[in-house]
Amino acid sequence: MSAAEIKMVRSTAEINRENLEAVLRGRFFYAPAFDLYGGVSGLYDYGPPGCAFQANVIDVWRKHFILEEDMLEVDCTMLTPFEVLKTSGHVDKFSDWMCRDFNTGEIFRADHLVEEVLEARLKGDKEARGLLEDANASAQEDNNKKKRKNKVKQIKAVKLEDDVVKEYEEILAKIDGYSGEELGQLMEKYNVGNPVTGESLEAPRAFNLMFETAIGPSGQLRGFLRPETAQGQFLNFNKLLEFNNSKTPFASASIGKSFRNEISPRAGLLRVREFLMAEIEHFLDPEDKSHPRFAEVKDTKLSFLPREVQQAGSTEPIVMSIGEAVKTKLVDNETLGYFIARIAKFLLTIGVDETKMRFRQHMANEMAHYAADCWDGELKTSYGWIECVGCADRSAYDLTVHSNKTKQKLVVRQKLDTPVEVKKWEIDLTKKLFGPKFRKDAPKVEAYLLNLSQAELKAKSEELKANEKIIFQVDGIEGNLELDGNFITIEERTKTEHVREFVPNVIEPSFGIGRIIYSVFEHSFWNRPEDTARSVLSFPPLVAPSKVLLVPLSNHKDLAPITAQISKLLRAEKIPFKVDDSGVSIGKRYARNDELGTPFGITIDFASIKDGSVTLRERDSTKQVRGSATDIIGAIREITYNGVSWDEGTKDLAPFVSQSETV
Ligand SMILES: Nc1ncnc2c1ncn2[C@@H]1O[C@H](COP(=O)(O)OP(=O)(O)OP(=O)(O)O)[C@@H](O)[C@H]1O
Repeated sequence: MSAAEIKMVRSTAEINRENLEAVLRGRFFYAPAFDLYGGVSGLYDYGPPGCAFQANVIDVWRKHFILEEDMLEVDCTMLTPFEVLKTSGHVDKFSDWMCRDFNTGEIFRADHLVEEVLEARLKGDKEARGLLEDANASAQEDNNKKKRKNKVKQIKAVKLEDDVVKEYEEILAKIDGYSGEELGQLMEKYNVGNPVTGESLEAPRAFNLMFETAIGPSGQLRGFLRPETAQGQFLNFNKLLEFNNSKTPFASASIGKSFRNEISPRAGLLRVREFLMAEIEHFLDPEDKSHPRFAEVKDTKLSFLPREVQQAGSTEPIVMSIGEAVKTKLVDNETLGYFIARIAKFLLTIGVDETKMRFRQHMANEMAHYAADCWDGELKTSYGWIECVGCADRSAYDLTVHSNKTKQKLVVRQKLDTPVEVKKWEIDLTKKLFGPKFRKDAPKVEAYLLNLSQAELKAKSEELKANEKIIFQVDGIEGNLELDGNFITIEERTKTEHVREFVPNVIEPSFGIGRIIYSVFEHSFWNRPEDTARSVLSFPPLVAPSKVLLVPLSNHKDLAPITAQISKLLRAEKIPFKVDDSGVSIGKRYARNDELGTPFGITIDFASIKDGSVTLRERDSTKQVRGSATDIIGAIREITYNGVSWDEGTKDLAPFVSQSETV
């Protein structure tokens, strides 16, 4: 089969998840953690091929984003104090909706439950409609009237009314955007309860997803395991800006574990409680969201699922270039568009199937209140369309809240070519009166007043005018404080400014590496049509865990020196390989490696002893060529690391009549 034909088989075949999971667990890509103790849901360990695959994906990510865009990588601590996550909004808002079954004690995530139940009903309806058609068609031939009547009655019981089907479809298209109350109403209206017993459940209530802990032995300092890497990047903003010679735009990046206490993690690697994230925070001028390299990606064609389409209850994507999407304002700005296109390129490089990738815009009620626009990179799997990369314009939210809380400026200062006149609120303190009034607290009060924002100064000036005093509170000082016009003056003054000061906005592409990896597993998996028991994982050579299987035809002692010699050559080239000199048939050894996704096999036979030549086998097509070990290794290197095609990379090697692939 040609490469295109194989791709078609992979793209169109319905994935047999059981079969895939048997291969992935059998070859120890990953396994449930602590399984000797019965396991803990949502926690997994990666085995050797899983680790190698993940390391290769991360390596591509680092080159594709950090090196290509000259990003500033940071590695921040995972333990985060309460105060940081309180300020960021996670303590109050980072939750999902859960509902409990009082009788069985089971706990469900409300939106997922509604989704699963409605989907199952729609599936039943679809089957029933098909069966009804068949039953009607065979009605004439069916002599047993009673039997026929019963059959139709049974089918009609699962068939839904047309308008109910429409309502279900509309709800499913908007499922990510409902509040807890709305989910409760849907559950009541459509009678959604425990899917096994049918019993009704308690109303949805918010469950915070962060794992809480105490830092230090006193138990006084509350903390959490971080639910994302982003906060560490925001808190280091000033240092990163200085490192970047005070220039924007620039991006920071971080790769590390995050933790979320998911309500019911049931979709394998797709929803886990500890996972690897790779996140970028691109800091830019809110008044200029253009991107200098946008022209390079503008013709990239992508599938978009805009907000309005979902709102209308449809899941039909629109295909257009990212240039067009930004021009028509479907995507808010160039930088957001640039990253969407780069995300797509990355996903395709590591083996995502283009026909199973789309970008879905968040609906208004799904988006964080501060976000200007947000698109999810979704991949189609046997679990449905799954968000694997979030790409949001987070505006100036995070830097602003941390700055307000800590009273530290998190801003960019830009020298102006021509000075500008600006009106600014300013506060003057009669400092000599502060000491006697506030004693040791005087510096805290002064710092508080000097750090008031423009809006706060304006409000305080109005308060002072109306009441001849201001009342305020300062963190760490008990009770209300009061000051009159003897202590402070607040005025709006006209100033000539030579420097512009602004809080940068942030565009954040956020990757869940485990979800992406699992999706690539599904997109790469197929069975050979000529022998469906043989499974293959067609990873791109660049990310395949091992690149070469080295197989001596038999374990005859004369073949051992050549195996050692080729191993040495491969090691010198830093090409990951494995030797399989087990006595089993060559076909069986290839089959084992097809399941590991190893793209190349080098076979050493008795002719190799005479002339030093070896055979190179390609995993997907099973094509073989023959040449010297050096030429064959050269071809492997070019195909694996330099993006050369098989035909191009092996054009100078002799075709080889295939050895038996029979297992
Ligand atoms: N429980 C999880 N297991 C694995 N990956 C996850 C999990 N939660 C989030 N991710 C990954 O982290 C990325 C960024 O997280 P984000 O907060 O945007 O996800 P989310 O919207 O909370 O996801 P979901 O709605 O599916 O729970 C996601 O695109 C996804 O790839």
